[in-house]
Amino acid sequence: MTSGLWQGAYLEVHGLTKQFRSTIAVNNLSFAAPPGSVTGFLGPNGAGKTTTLRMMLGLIRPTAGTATVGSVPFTNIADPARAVGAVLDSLSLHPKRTALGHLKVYAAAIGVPDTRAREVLGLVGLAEVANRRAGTFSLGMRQRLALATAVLGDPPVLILDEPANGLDPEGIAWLRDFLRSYAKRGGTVLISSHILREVEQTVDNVVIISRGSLVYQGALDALRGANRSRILVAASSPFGLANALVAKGITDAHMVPDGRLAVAGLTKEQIDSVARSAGIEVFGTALDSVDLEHVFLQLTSGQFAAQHAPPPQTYSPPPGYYHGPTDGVPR
Ligand SMILES: Nc1ncnc2c1ncn2[C@@H]1O[C@H](COP(=O)(O)OP(=O)(O)OP(=O)(O)O)[C@@H](O)[C@H]1O
Repeated sequence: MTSGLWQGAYLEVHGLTKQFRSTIAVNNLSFAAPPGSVTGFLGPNGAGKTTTLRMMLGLIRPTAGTATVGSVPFTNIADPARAVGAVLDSLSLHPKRTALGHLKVYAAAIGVPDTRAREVLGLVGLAEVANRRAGTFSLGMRQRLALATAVLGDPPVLILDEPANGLDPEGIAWLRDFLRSYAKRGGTVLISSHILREVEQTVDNVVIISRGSLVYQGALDALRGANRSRILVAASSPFGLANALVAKGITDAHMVPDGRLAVAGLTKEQIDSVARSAGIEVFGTALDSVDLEHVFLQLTSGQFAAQHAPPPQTYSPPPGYYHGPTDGVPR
């Protein structure tokens, strides 16, 4: 049922805000997920991911702002099951119904033939358990069945809330291949997670939120690049070396607990040269590679709950809003 026109669309969110009584769950959020790629929507528990996805899918009304699929609000899409596949909550399954039976019910509801139900079971690796009752399924199998349900209409856009939840490493690897090939075909994939490491191998772009607000949007590689590795320096006088570096305008140096000085943005040779001219001996250096999970925690540091704040503001789009991944550094 794939046509030559199968192509994802931009998912765009402009100034999206949701206030529940005194809690601002999502605060003036703007981002875009482009077609032909997988975008990771990341943030700690309670950051506002699910609330955002629910607004994007028209399940709850925003306090302010808009969410569109190819410039059209989701609720205005004529045939949504063929345009957007979504998995938000864990799938409610009739425990006595078989996997195939479940899919046939949904296939009938959206007007696709039963043959498609068998096809998607194959796609998600459940063909062998087609006639098993869903009540006997593990969490990972239920996740696969939920995904099969979402792709029944062969939608070019996928929105998945924590799809890796409950999957073992093999399941995560399978999901990665599935989503990457979806994007390679031209689809738009947006997946949420509260663990960057879980989706690091899957996503091209990341949108990171904390307390309902955007803290980073851009290519994952740019995030890595902006948080480049640092060099750990053991020196006769780490404080003296730090001062010598500051005198040269290099402020990205700080002490680590073991007494070494962590310096970013300079080569080993450049550090040696600054140390020499300050009369400081360098005993040794070691490269400390960037740990993306650490970067993620820093960006979202201390965030465990949505903020309590004044009444909702009226949305006005940020100047120069960019329709695609940015190459910016964390703000
Ligand atoms: N219906 C609601 N009524 C009141 N507060 C809500 C409601 N839904 C969500 N919230 C609050 O909004 C904030 C964001 O919740 P949300 O579920 O969107 O976060 P999340 O990033 O998806 O977190 P998790 O990964 O834990 O699901 C939380 O403080 C939550 O308690």
